[in-house]
Amino acid sequence: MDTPTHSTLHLSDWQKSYFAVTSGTCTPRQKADEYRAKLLRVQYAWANSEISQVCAANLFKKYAEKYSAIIDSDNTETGLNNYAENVLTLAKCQQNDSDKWQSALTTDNVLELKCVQERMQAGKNLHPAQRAPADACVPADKGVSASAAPGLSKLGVFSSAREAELCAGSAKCARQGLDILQHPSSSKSLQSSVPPVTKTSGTLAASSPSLNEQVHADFQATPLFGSKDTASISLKMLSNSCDSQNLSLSNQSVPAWSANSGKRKAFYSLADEGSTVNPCLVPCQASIMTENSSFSGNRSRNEESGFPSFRTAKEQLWVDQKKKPQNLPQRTPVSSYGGVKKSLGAGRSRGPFGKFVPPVPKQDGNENGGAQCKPHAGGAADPLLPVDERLKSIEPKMVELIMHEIMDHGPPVNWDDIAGVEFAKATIKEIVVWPMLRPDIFTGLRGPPKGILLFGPPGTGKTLIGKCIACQSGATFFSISASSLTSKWVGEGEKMVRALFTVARCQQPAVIFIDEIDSLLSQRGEGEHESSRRIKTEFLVQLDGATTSSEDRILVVGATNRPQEIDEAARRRLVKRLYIPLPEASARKQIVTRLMSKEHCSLNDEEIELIVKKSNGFSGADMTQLCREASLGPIRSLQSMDIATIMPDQVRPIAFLDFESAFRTVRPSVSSKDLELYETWNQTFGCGR
Ligand SMILES: Nc1ncnc2c1ncn2[C@@H]1O[C@H](COP(=O)(O)OP(=O)(O)OP(=O)(O)O)[C@@H](O)[C@H]1O
Repeated sequence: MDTPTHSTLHLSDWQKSYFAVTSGTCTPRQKADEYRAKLLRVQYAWANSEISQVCAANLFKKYAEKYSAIIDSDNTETGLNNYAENVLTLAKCQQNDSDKWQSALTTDNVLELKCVQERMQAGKNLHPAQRAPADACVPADKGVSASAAPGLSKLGVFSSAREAELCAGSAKCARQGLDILQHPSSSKSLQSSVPPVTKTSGTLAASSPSLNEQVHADFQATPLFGSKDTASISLKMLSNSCDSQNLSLSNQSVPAWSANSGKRKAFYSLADEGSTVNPCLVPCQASIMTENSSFSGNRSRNEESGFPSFRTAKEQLWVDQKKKPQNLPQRTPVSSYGGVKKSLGAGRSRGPFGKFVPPVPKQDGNENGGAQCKPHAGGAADPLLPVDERLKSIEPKMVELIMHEIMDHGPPVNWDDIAGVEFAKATIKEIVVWPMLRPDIFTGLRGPPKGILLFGPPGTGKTLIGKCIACQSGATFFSISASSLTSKWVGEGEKMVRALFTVARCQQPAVIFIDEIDSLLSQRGEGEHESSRRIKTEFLVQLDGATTSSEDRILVVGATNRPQEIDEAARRRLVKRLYIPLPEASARKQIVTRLMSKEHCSLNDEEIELIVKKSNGFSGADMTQLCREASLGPIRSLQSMDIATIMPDQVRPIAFLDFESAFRTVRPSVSSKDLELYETWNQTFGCGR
């Protein structure tokens, strides 16, 4: 296969075989091109929600391994310097996703690389016509590539004079950019010597004054991680200055470099912001992406704006993101548990993070989707996307863990699903749900508590209540067991606590349900482990933070079967302590009736009363287990029949005798001694009547 040249005909041929490069017969440069194209495809697919973040990370990893020779190569033809933008992105991803692979490149050392400097020097010496294109600057709909702009419009390569102008400007400003870069021939000087941008005339202005303004405006619209004064020089500029990929830098196009813009900051723009683009650059990227037709939608957007450049999906998301107000408390619909789809970061309905919405079926016909769960914080782990300011200090992996493992994705729960506990339900509605729904009315003294404690025997519906609160107040439900915090993330527990509260703050209103909270907030003892102490301290700090910030709508619901073990300081912070006792007769009846109403059952009222009577001392969970056991009775009685061939209507209804047998195996799980303990603690610290 020929090495690509800058001849349009050759380029056309070359592009045809561009994605068919498979064997060792292709040149290193072609391999490098393929590598780059793959990375771009993955990036775009990721940005467009076509693949998940995990999938993207895996693909990055795969390609990194496959093309490691290219990634770490010093070869001026194929090495890093052509592809550093993606390689650095990759390096960052890999640091997060794999301990095994590590690129020798970092954002700090790349400018010092001899090859980069050599290429910069080489680029200066080369005439543009000598430079071979790697990225083809091409109008998206033509499917052909061009390297140097002047003259190509005559060949019909550009679809419009304006595009030709743009590329002409590109080529020219590439040369100018080179001069900037190489004077005084040190990469370091670059970071401090580039003057602030002005919207004055220059090369671009010469070709199209209005265009120049647009270019400038576009720069303003895509700051780097919100830092508007940071220069948006693409690393392409470095590599392409000698590669003539028609990617360019003009001094008019460079936003002001603050004197203290450090190398790292500059490299954020280089490594991360390939999409923070000098519009001169974008058509060149488009050439690759338009081979992948799924990205063609971006064109129309640019056409609408009257500017024939290409804005990547990621850029568009970024711009959309910046337009929206951030960190504002967000009202969510009533009774929307299981029906709200939010994205990380308050105030966003569909930001960059919204792309990772898991495919949960709609359950209520609500267009918001079928689950309370939010998309995971892909954005937080995505070095290319803006993240909620508050999440920047949190490890992306932790955010991901929280979104995946802690955020509850279960079905909605209504108050009617919880039998009995009328007092607790009424109290919770009054002090928690209503204030969360109407923060405008429940202000000052009426403001909701930030922490409540549900205590009582196991299996009485504490978790159900937690879910129901989240559901009824339209809040995000985070559910975590304290013991998993202390054991699962050994040494990371306090970080997890911090991350949990931070994510919850981004997802307000939020309910953080902590089961077995006693193991997190147990009283200090002699043998208390250092890590447990740190977790507890962090939790209290966070709880105080949630308490003191009046704007935060985060409710911590702790649940415990051992309230007596809770530390005094923690107890004080969980201001409402509600006893969730064993279900009374009426509640047990409600549970049986409700469960049996969904089954083929022949129980009459007297039989139900009998079951209720016999189940005295059963918890809600015990009652559920009793009904499950009884429901197996009709199947067991099918002895002689073949279960594989039987028709559903041949299974007899559940009868009282099935309950009688079930009572022989299901026993109450709570002892009367334990009950006494709860009663006593309730009288001392509980908020019941
Ligand atoms: N009051 C109730 N009404 C209806 N079902 C209940 C009730 N209490 C418990 N259940 C049933 O028992 C199951 C377990 O309840 P849940 O997990 O809420 O109890 P819990 O008090 O949180 O238990 P634990 O203290 O062991 O965590 C529920 O899924 C539900 O099927």
